[in-house]
Amino acid sequence: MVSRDLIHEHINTEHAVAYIHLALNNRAIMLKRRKRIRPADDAVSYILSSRDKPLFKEIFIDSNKGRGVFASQPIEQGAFVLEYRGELLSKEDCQSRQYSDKQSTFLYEFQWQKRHWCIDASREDGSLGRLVNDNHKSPNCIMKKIIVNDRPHLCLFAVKNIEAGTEIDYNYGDSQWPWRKKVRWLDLY
Ligand SMILES: C[S@@+](CC[C@H](N)C(=O)[O-])C[C@H]1O[C@@H](n2cnc3c(N)ncnc32)[C@H](O)[C@@H]1O
Repeated sequence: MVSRDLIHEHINTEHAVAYIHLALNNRAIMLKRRKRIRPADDAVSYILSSRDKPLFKEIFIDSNKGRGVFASQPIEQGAFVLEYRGELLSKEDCQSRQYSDKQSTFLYEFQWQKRHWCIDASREDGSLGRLVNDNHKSPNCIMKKIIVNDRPHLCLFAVKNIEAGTEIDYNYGDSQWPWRKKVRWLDLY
């Protein structure tokens, strides 16, 4: 016959095991939550370190489009993607410089504190943000201003879930970009 003490001990052991399971589960959930850093904070940490997120790679596409940036892992909607790094210039300073047509596609103009500014990313500095191509129809990223230490920085954030292997793109804005006008011969017949 099984003694009452033995039954109680068994029940207590089962409770203890269930309790430990619950505690471990809660800890795992908390760690997961703690790991999910806010996209804006993620952007700030990459801005401060002047590094690119290691989830993207540069690939040469073709002689027309040149290089592009591709996701090497899935990216969640809303996530910080890359900073568009370059030199911060006032509009006046930017206008006083000489740029070739090609170089001027690396200038990103924006407003901040009621003034016009520009990020000049024309220098080949090895950063990836400057290599992200234009898509005005269905871009997967959007450019946002992030202020760090009283200076504006331009950062790309995902506007949809992005699968690994997908090219990163954003809308360069309303301008007469020559590649948008290209006529495909197939369309004419
Ligand atoms: C800011 S750069 C982007 C990086 C560039 N692809 C490179 O290899 O240096 C802008 C240039 O990329 C090319 N580009 C960007 N978006 C494009 C698109 N949707 N179609 C074709 N060319 C594009 C144009 O040649 C443009 O001058």
